[in-house]
Amino acid sequence: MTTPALDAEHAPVQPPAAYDAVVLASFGGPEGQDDVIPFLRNVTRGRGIPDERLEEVSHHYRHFGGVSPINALNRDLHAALSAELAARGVDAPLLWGNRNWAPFIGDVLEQAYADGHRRVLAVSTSAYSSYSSCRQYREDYGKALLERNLVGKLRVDKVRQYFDHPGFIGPFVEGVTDGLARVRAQLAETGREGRIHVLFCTHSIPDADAAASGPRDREFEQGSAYVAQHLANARVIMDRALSADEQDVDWSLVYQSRSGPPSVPWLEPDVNDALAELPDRGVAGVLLVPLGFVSDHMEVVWDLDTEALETCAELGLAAVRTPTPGTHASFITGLADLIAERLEGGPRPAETELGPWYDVCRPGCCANQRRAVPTVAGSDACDLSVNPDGPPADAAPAAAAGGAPSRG
Ligand SMILES: CC1=C(CCC(=O)O)c2cc3nc(cc4[nH]c(cc5[nH]c(cc1n2)c(C)c5CCC(=O)O)c(CCC(=O)O)c4C)C(CCC(=O)O)=C3C
Ligand SMILES: [Fe+2]
Repeated sequence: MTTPALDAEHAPVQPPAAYDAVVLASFGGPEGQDDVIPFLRNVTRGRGIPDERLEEVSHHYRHFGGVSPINALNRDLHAALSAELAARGVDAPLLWGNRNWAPFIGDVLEQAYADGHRRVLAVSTSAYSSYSSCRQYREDYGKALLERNLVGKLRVDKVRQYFDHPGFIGPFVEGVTDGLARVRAQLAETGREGRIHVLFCTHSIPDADAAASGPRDREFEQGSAYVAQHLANARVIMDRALSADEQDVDWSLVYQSRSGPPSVPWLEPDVNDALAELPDRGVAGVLLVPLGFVSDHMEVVWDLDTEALETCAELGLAAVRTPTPGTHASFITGLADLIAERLEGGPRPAETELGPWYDVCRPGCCANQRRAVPTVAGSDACDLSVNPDGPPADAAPAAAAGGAPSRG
């Protein structure tokens, strides 16, 4: 498919601009038992999932008193990044808004406009390319502009997906280096011998979303930008973390936290299934590396620290879960650099051959499998900066056909 000619504002690399506010955008999470069902209603909005079914997927939130760790983590991230931007003399305030819980993106953008802001740069807590980690954010910015009558009044652009930015990769290199030493120490203490396996863990997504991830006009390993980005990162991290004499370490990419009906295929293998295979292959110790995640939210503290570490214990494997970037100085500096890149121009570092990723998403990138929904920061017909009224009635992104699970 050929890409239509685009003006500079819709080219893959956007010219620097005088953004007058930056918004840190995240998923959001419940802050008490009473929030849990309303939060899950927001996450699954438009799909008509009954509350009884939502109650079934709420057990991990219930277990932690209905409080997700994610909002506190984002408050810490917001404070650290605000301080870094202030230290660099960036005037634009750093705001914080979520897709699924207060403070909601729409309220934050409406308030930003009321406060006189006209050009906003969004940076999300999702590093990779997929519907859930990129386009769904862009749809929610678009929805906010449409619902609050801000189309054409408030401009929202986004920071490029930063999976291979040195600021994001650095903490993982450090985590794997330290983690290997810790697993070796555990093995020595307990007198166990065997190989070590590094499991790079990320969120599973439906196969159809994986295939639709990234731009339509490029080919990717395993037919998926999402998968290719994780594999490329894992290779860089292993390359840096492993010394030449460590011949007893292997690695693989595994998935976690799948949901939805079993009839819909999602990326596999699941981390727990992958673990079960390891003892027979002579593995005695594992590192669980939360490569797909920015902070220790529910996917990390429940699916890895609770479930996967329990699986390791049952299998008699020595195990260490390595840190997420969180508020690591390297990550904070990296995010500030990504913002500075859009304010002032300058270098666009990337540690894999896949990047640096696009400032403006290519046509059909990470398509919504159900229908074309208005977005921002893209170059499809349904982008509000391309067509300010939303998608033309006959416009559907290239990959929007084919009926995957409904979503709203
Ligand atoms: C790729 C990806 C990321 C990583 C990128 C990123 O970080 O954004 C991510 C992050 C997160 N996912 C989160 C929570 C949930 N994800 C769900 C459901 C889903 N996620 C999906 C994908 C992803 N999700 C998908 C394809 C679905 C099914 C369809 C749908 O429902 O859209 C559901 C619904 C219930 C269920 O099905 O279990 C919940 C509650 C939280 C908050 C955690 C906390 O509270 O600490 C976070 C950070
Ligand atoms: Fe999720």
